[in-house]
Amino acid sequence: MPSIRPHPDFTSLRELPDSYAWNHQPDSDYPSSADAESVPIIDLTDPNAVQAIGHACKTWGVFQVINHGVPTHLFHMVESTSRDLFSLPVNQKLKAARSPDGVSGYGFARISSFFSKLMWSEGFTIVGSPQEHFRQLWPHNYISHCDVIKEYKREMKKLAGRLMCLMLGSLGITAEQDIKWAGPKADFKEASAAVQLNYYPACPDPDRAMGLAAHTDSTLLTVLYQNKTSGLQVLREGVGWIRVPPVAEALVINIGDLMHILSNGCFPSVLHRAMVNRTCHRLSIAYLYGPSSSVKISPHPKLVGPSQPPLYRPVTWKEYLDTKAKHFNKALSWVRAELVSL
Ligand SMILES: C=C1C[C@]23C[C@H]1CC[C@H]2[C@@]12CCC[C@@](C)(C(=O)O1)[C@H]2[C@@H]3C(=O)O
Ligand SMILES: O=C(O)CCC(=O)C(=O)O
Ligand SMILES: [Fe+2]
Repeated sequence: MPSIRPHPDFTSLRELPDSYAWNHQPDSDYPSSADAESVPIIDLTDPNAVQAIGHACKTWGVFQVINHGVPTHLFHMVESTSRDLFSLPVNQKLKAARSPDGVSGYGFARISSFFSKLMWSEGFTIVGSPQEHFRQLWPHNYISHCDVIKEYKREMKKLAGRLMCLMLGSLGITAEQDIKWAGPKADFKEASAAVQLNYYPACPDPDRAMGLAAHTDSTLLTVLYQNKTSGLQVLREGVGWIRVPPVAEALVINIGDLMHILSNGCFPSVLHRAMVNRTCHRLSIAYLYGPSSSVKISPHPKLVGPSQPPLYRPVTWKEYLDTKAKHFNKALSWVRAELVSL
């Protein structure tokens, strides 16, 4: 039976091993003009938030939100749980390792299998309750960590539902009337989500390393909290990689592939990646938000007409994740190509 390759202890490495050296050239990846443009920051209490969000989703696929109403102490708590987790000894963390065919648990990012080089990061994926894994990690005080995640999920779910209404609203779609699976209160109560804790240790050779390789999220939207260390970049068509700097109290919102499908391509999902830092470690917490398992996502009828044929076939979240696991960054075109070949 093939053994799971244990994750090395990053803190002991003084040089970048060849297995972590990517052949990217940071300078050409980083046109200096790129910083002339920056990802929009939107105040959710602004009466014009709907228009601003619509514009950001069409032209950027990513924006930051402030005044989102999520209590600050929750970020401190989830950050502290993440720190406690990633600072455990490797052998302890491996007790909660993600199994080869599983989704939840500790390990490399799922997309690692598509690359020959290793990423300079560790991740912990939570789908459903983290209790079983947390009990392995902290036999005596797992309950408080579980409570933090539960509370975080509850707040994120509320925010994600609000963002769905705002995004769809900007396209003339009313969640109450036009989206059955939004539920009677249009609060997307049945939606589901995964929480991904990401840790990027300080790296002896950051220019040659990669924290998390370029990808789009297989979600409707992703809410990302990042600590004070920068590293997130998004690809801007015709411009290059743009940094998404940490802004105090702000959350980064990404458009995912399922929103790309639902909006029939009006809101393109955004390619993003995480770079690493020589002196500071970095933490990020992604709330990956999608529909409940029974829902098929397809281009919304209001966005489809004689001059705008549906570009994608209907898919459930699970079907899409399976397609992603096989075809990675070509998954969207795969869902599209299948329609064309019908
Ligand atoms: C619900 C999801 C979404 C997943 C798969 C599954 C659980 C873990 C998510 C992530 C989190 C890290 C980046 C990503 C690309 C990865 O490798 O694992 C994401 C992936 C996706 O968005 O496709
Ligand atoms: O760490 C980051 O900034 C990006 C994380 C991310 O893209 C993800 O978890 O999907
Ligand atoms: Fe992502």
